[in-house]
Amino acid sequence: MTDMSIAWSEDYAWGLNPGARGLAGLLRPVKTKALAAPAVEPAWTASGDKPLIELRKVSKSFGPVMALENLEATILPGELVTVVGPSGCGKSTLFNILAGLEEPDPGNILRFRGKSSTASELLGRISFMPQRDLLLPWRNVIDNAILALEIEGMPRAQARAEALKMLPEFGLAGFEKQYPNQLSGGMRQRVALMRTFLFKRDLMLLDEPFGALDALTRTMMQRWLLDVWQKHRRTVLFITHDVDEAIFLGDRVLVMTARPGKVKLEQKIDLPRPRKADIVTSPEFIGLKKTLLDAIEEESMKSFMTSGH
Ligand SMILES: Nc1ncnc2c1ncn2[C@@H]1O[C@H](COP(=O)(O)OP(=O)(O)OP(=O)(O)O)[C@@H](O)[C@H]1O
Repeated sequence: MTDMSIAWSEDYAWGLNPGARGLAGLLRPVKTKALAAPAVEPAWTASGDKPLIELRKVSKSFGPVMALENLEATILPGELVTVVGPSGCGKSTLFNILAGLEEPDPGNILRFRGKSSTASELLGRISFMPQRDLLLPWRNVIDNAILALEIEGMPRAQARAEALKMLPEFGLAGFEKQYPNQLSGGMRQRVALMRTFLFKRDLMLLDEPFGALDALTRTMMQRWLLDVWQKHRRTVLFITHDVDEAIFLGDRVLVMTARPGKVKLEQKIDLPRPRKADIVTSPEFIGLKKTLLDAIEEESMKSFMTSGH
């Protein structure tokens, strides 16, 4: 294995793989044709520090429920930004806005590559992997992986050929003909990630992709994901409830307030990359964890008190 051809392996269980690369997801294909061809180039180096997405004064109410209020955030090209916050603080609402599925309330400023935009104009520019893998049970691995490409209009043979090349990197070589019910939880998530990844978009939104996995599989998936991400240099926004995961993966961690959600703390994670498994025991990691846990606990307590649980 070289750092240009990462494959899933048991090395991820022990943190031995030094590689690097990117990821994957679902999508909303509607309107992709109406939009200019999405920029596929990994912008990390090309675009310098010019933001990919800027959110200013983003609020969203559902009737009397204010889910987000004056949220401000900036995502730079090539960044992996993690988002943590108490339950119900509006994380999914934020993702739905970025995925173009919900419009924020009037008065917001949303910029995409410096250009003023509505949420619906982002539809088709962003790939979105929801919490559940949403694999179609009647499609095998390869045909689930190419779903987005097919919907986009790519001929099936071409899409399959693209996906086949990517199988080893996603730990799925030899499993192309298997159906979702024949796969482990980690494999199902990798198929869903591969689908997101094949649908090459400017930003990938990952909503707790590892939330349902057991602790060991989850750790392996995190290490693998970092390798894939570093190699492909995609811009990723990643929701998690796990602070260790947020620090281990992120360039920055955004901590959200209790509802109505906004960004309470933006913590830069200066830990060196590639990140080794044992970084979680370093004093720097533990210091960051304490800062973040303090911020989250304050908000979780507010959320707990107001929700009456
Ligand atoms: N379509 C909707 N209609 C009405 N209320 C909604 C809708 N979507 C979200 N909400 C409300 O907005 C608030 C934020 O919800 P959201 O799902 O964004 O939070 P979350 O941080 O993703 O939650 P969790 O961490 O539990 O997944 C909640 O009070 C929720 O009930």
